[in-house]
Amino acid sequence: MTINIALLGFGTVASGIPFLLKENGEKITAQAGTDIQIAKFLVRDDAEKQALLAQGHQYEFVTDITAILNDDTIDIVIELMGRIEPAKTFITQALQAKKHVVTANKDLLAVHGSDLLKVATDNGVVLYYEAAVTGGIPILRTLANSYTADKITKILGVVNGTSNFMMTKMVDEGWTYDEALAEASRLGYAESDPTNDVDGIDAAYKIVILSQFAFGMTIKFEDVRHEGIRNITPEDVKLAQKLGFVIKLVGEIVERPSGIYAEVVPTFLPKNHQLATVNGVMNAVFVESIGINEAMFYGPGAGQKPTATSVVADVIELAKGIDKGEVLPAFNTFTRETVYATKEDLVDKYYFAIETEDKAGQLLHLAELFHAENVSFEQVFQENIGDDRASIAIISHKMDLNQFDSLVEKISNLEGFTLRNTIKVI
Ligand SMILES: NC(=O)C1=CN([C@@H]2O[C@H](COP(=O)(O)OP(=O)(O)OC[C@H]3O[C@@H](n4cnc5c(N)ncnc54)[C@H](OP(=O)(O)O)[C@@H]3O)[C@@H](O)[C@H]2O)C=CC1
Ligand SMILES: N[C@@H](CC=O)C(=O)O
Ligand code: NA
Repeated sequence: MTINIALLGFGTVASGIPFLLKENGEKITAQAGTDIQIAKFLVRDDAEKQALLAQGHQYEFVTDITAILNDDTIDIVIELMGRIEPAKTFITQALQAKKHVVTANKDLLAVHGSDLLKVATDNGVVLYYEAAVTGGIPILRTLANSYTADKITKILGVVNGTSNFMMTKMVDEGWTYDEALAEASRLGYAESDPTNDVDGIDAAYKIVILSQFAFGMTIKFEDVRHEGIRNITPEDVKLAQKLGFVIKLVGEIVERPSGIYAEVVPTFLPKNHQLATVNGVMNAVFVESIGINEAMFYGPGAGQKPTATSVVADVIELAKGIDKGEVLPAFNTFTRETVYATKEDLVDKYYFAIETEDKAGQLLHLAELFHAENVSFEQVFQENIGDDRASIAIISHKMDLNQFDSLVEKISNLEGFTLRNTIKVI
């Protein structure tokens, strides 16, 4: 038997799939129990089709999705165009045409995943998307299959390859922001709209999907507080180093007694934290649970071959079942009611970067504000930065989100003081 697949889009990830099917064909066929063959490739237009043919690609390129939807020999559709439309329409149509679908499209899954999964169920087919979260790290299937006996309490993740690559190059090698972003795009790590990478949006999409697999709850994308790497200044990086931390863009999902909370924010990680050593395009998902306790899953978060490998692994899972005529299992079966945590239940330490006049009593003003909120200092660092100005960095002890909001407001309104930045501390 041969399983025919159709690919939508011929970009970075999609063009890695023929490589794997060829280089690792023997193992793939043995694992799937059947040959897997690319029957059709959807490309944008005739010009792209002619260009690909001229480059020597010998596939049947089509420019109209109906050529794939109406082809009864195609069992699996792989969507690798990205973004919401027309991907959403094409996936819906493929599922309605009783074709299984594999995608790496976190934007779409984070916002419309529930609707698409319902279309799949209604049509007796499945939708798999291991590549959507941390490209090459096999995290979703691990959470769905190997954590069934465990209760996860927290996930911390460096889940965007582009921003982590950029931060590493800027901090360790002194590259500019623009140089680092251009290289991340050239290497195929960045999204077609890299705003999603640098503003924490791509990471927030992944956090939504991780919340479903790890906690059985669907946090709405709008409810994931997210901030990117643009507001991290060289001063913050320097101060972090002085105080014993490194800064990374970290996604966090926690379950507290009152419910669940998720955010993606620049974070101070102690230098000896496992996530602190995750550099470049590497990603990691750190899972805390009552059974396994602590486990970290580490690997390339982006890039052609790592991501294509996750896509093909999904295809093999599907092909195995199709070949045996089995009903294929849903990708994730863990669901429960989504309940959000209250602010009182969200307790963290924070870094406050403050500028003020370098004169007696200034630190006392700050100490009074913190004391009024019943929050104490863990570390304080002060230095003269010229022109009679002082830079003060405070690492606080733990406070809840209400106390944090109140302190931010009070420091911002304190005459003669500028609150330059606040960053969560793990
Ligand atoms: N790159 C990576 O490392 C990773 C990517 N992903 C996800 O994988 C997906 C693909 O990413 P990637 O390969 O990097 O993206 P690319 O932008 O490199 O590839 C997408 C391709 O799809 C084409 N395309 C877009 N719309 C259409 C259309 N209507 N008809 C036909 N072709 C179309 C694009 O053409 P054109 O160039 O003309 O727009 C482009 O060639 C995205 O969802 C991304 O988020 C997930 C994990 C890692
Ligand atoms: N643009 C994304 C690609 C993988 O999801 C990233 O950089 O992580
Ligand atoms: Na993955």
